[in-house]
Amino acid sequence: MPKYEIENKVFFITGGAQGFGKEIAKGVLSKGAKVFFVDILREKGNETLRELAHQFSSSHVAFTAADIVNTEAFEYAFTEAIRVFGQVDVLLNNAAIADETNMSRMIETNFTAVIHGSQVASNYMRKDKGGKGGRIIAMSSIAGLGYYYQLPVYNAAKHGIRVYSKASSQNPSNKDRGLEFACFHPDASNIGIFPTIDNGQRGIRDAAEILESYRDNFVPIEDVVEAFIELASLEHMNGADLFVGKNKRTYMEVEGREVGDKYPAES
Ligand SMILES: NC(=O)c1ccc[n+]([C@@H]2O[C@H](COP(=O)([O-])OP(=O)(O)OC[C@H]3O[C@@H](n4cnc5c(N)ncnc54)[C@H](O)[C@@H]3O)[C@@H](O)[C@H]2O)c1
Ligand SMILES: CCCCC/C=C\C=C\[C@H](O)C/C=C\C/C=C\CCCC(=O)O
Repeated sequence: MPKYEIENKVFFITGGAQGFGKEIAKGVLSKGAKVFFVDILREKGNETLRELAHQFSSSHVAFTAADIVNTEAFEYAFTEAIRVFGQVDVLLNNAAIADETNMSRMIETNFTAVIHGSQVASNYMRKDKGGKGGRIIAMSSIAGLGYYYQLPVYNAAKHGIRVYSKASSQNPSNKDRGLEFACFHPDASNIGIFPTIDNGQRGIRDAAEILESYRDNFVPIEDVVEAFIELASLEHMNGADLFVGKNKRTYMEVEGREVGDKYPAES
């Protein structure tokens, strides 16, 4: 099957200093792509930059510290990526936090900044304005597909970016602009924000029990990276929602289901 060749493509990854962002950066670098990443953590970002430059090539990776919630800082970083590598082909909106005690910051980071980042990338990538077209991938989660009372704001933000991505994929103007949108939904892994959350902190209910239930069920990190590369390499990824869990990888279609005119529904 024909593929979108990621070798020599430029990936712009938010939250790339650690966690999935860093692992995905390594994955695409190993396929010959170039990576420009941003992170709010300057020191960690510089450390990761040194590591990736050493492991791959200093001409293939660049970093700038930026808070993606700051719209000017995001746009500056994006234009830096274009200055350094000549273009951006794929945006991965990966940065996120999990803190139910700080609703505003979580919505700004996990939802508003993802939409803003997508709009900035669209403006620079769109073919009708001199760009070369491009791909915009939202890092969602299993929490972008189902319902989790334990973390309702995080849950809502992840659904929100899935819906934004899907709606954008259906905008006929984006076809002419050469823009494709997709959403990526990993289950919990033993990395990043998931394993570090203790019960009673960050307002996440029943965290200890959830962590225990995942002990043998984490999706391996390499499976997540591999699934991401599959998504990014699809000949046409527009509108895709890819879920990856332990021993499972499947495209999803989320649709409203009518349950009749009685509530609660009669089964
Ligand atoms: N870890 C999991 O099990 C899991 C499962 C499904 C989805 N996800 C998603 O994967 C993505 C990465 O999360 P992770 O688990 O690797 O966590 P992580 O904390 O290791 O990585 C997130 C990175 O984003 C950065 N970041 C946070 N706010 C930022 C901001 N305002 N500006 C710039 N950078 C910012 C952080 O500094 C951090 O380096 C998130 O979107 C998360 O929701 C994680
Ligand atoms: C440990 C408590 C949940 C911490 C959530 C923090 C980060 C979330 C990362 C993933 O995006 C979400 C992964 C899984 C969904 C969260 C909870 C699942 C509850 C499953 C259950 O009910 O057993």
